[in-house]
Amino acid sequence: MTDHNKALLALLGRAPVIPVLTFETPEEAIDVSGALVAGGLDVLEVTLRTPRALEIIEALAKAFPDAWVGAGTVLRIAQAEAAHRAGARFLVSPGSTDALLRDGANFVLPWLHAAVTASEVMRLREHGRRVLKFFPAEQSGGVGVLKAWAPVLQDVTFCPTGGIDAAKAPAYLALPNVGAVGGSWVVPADSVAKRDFAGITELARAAAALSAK
Ligand SMILES: O=C(O)C(=O)C[C@H](O)[C@H](O)COP(=O)(O)O
Repeated sequence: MTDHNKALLALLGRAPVIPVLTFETPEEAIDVSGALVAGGLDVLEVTLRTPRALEIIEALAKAFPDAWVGAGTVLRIAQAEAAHRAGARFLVSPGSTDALLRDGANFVLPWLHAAVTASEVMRLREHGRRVLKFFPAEQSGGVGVLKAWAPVLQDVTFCPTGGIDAAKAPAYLALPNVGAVGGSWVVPADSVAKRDFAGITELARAAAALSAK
């Protein structure tokens, strides 16, 4: 197993849930991330979907040096390079392309690519990727698909993301081929609007305590 696969397994092993975060300002990002870390979730996927996302990753990496701050929604190699410069420790993409796999083959950071079909998993596997995101999980068949893959794609571990919440997560976490799940539910928009960071810590604490049920 390559070092990057090992690093991704370690990442998924830190907590059962990876919060998928979309922030507008560094101040908001630091308040919310502080609440998440206080609740026991310290792998933070910051999506590159807002204008200040790179600046936000840089601020979070400095503010929470013991946390694992990564970049999500990576669509182009230039974004991966910029995220690395900003201090991201891992990358997440909603899929994969020939160009990203070619240009990112020896990329310095562990990179979680997503797949939703057996063929996509097999293709990524041929590129040495044994730890993958399953996105969008609920919309693509959810737990049933991962159950069907477990005996045939035995050496691949998944991080299902997309449409998962606290009620749905345990069924995923019970699967042998799931390391952790990703989701935005731990940071509800109204909690951020109301600056209810204690509420976010409570959701994070409940997510960190989730296990197979
Ligand atoms: O940005 C990316 O790279 C993504 O793949 C998208 C995220 O995984 C989803 O936004 C998860 O969001 P929820 O479904 O609300 O939990």
